[in-house]
Amino acid sequence: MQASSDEHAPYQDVLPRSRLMVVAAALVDANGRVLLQQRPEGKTMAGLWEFPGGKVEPGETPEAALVRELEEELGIHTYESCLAPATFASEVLNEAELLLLLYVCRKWTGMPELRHAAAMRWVKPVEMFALPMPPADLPMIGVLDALI
Ligand SMILES: Nc1nc2c([nH]c(=O)n2[C@H]2C[C@H](O)[C@@H](COP(=O)(O)OP(=O)(O)OP(=O)(O)O)O2)c(=O)[nH]1
Repeated sequence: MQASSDEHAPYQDVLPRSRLMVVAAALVDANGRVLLQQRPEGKTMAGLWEFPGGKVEPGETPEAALVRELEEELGIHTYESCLAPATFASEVLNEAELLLLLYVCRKWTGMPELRHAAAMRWVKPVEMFALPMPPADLPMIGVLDALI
């Protein structure tokens, strides 16, 4: 059957204007707990708990961006080879479509310190279901629970 010319019309208004690629890490400690940070006042989604990470800059690979973000945000060092791809999520935000890539990381040097976030805590993945987190993160919790 021939597709009509306006076949995709209902989707036009949800097409993203631009794509925002964000990388984040589930840093896992020896007890199977994962580090979450709380977004500070003045930022979008303030007060929500998220995985450390941030935007991939132009020309950067996702892994290089995540190594950089972990240094900047927490003062810890890891290697690209210590980042295991875990899962991803996408979410249409106001201005763009967010593509969030989550990696599991079990090896790093240094003690995570609070630099930009309002607070941090170590939690088991199942405990995340009770925490306010960005909408994109919610489908990733179950995957993380199965992986750790
Ligand atoms: N780091 C991180 N960002 C997340 C998660 N979930 C989620 O929706 N995001 C969103 C929030 C931001 O819009 C974007 C990350 O941007 P960013 O960390 O580099 O910059 P930002 O906090 O200043 O973000 P923004 O206020 O400019 O929107 O991804 C998550 O688990 N970790």
